[in-house]
Amino acid sequence: MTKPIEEAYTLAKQKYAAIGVDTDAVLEKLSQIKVSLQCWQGDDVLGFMFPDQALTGGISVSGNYPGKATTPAQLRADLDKALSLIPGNHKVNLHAIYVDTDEKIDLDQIEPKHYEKWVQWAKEKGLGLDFNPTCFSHPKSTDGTLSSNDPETQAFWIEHVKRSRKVAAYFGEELNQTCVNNIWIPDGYKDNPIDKMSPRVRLRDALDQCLEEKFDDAHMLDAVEGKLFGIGAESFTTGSNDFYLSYALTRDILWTIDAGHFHPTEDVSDKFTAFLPFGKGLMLHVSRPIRWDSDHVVILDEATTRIGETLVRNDLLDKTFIGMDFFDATINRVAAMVIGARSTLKSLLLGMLSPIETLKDAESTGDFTTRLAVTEEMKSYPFGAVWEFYCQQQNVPAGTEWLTEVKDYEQKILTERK
Ligand SMILES: C[C@H](O)[C@H](O)[C@@H](O)C(=O)CO
Ligand SMILES: [Mn+2]
Repeated sequence: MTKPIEEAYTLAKQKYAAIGVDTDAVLEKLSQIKVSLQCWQGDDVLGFMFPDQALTGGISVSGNYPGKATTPAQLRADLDKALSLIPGNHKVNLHAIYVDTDEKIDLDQIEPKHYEKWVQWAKEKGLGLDFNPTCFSHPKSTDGTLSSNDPETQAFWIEHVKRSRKVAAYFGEELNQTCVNNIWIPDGYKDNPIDKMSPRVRLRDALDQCLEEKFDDAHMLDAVEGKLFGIGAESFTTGSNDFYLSYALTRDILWTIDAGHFHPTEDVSDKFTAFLPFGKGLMLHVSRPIRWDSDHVVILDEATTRIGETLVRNDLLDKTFIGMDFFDATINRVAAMVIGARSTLKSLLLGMLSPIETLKDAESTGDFTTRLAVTEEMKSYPFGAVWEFYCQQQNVPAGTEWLTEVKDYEQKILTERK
């Protein structure tokens, strides 16, 4: 523990204590929160099943920064590096295409054994795992997946999702914590469809088939992720946000809110308390949409801050799984993970460092002057001193020193890769 950081924390602690915030308790609470680090930031969403297949599904990665992972071992090494620079104990989010096997298999053949090495690694590192069926970047995904009107294509994807759920349940059982199996499909139309009902009915029925097998909630929870539009599906997205909101509510499963999947002027954090009085829980994909679902690396901007604050102020952390979803290949990919995760955690810390009860009291008694004045003053409270202390407490670099470690890793490891 360096002395200046400790001293700054002592002063910050006193300042927060004066307004009723116990910073030690806050840091204890923050240390219990897991953020799920999306493995696909490490290799531009290519995976190891069909790495030569172009990225499809209306998502896109820009940039060609050297050093992307091309094997599971490389990706795990990159994740290890990133996780060593992020305070706390977290999860890693895998897509089905990230198999670690020598077998040549297709997506309708995946089994837990194809991911055994990931589980072994997660056990060694004390990590949790989340999972996602991969319903894109595949020859059978060009004309729809679960909502396809071709029975053979639809059956292929139903089988894939069913098997994904088994893999997720295996993760949860082995790691003794819930694995979220998040279903996202790219199905939709570029131009205005005439029949908007049939694809959605087919999707509903396909999902119902996928979800037939029951698993222990303690090991696996299903989540469905909607979207406003994708490239090539600008006019109609079968799995829209409203569709999945309804599906999640009626099937008692999680609804995934991706911060990039709404109209840019919408405040996604406002959706949490609209859903949770009724719904089982939320999965979040914290992301940074720039004008569209651009999947920029998360930073501590107003939208991210609102996400953290809303979760904390409304006591939603027990019902919310926090994941990230961005993929930027214009910068060092390990750094991207670290920046996104640290910023997400900072948003939660900011939320916890406010005098929530005082603010709620002011609000309930109609004292909106106090509410506004205090929330504005909080912005210049010494949050950075608390964050740095937390980093030191968790044995990770406090400030930009983490970047030196990433640069060193880049020089020694990443630049050596083809
Ligand atoms: C790779 C992810 O599954 C994907 O980004 C999905 O979650 C999504 O957000 C699609 O826009
Ligand atoms: Mn997403």
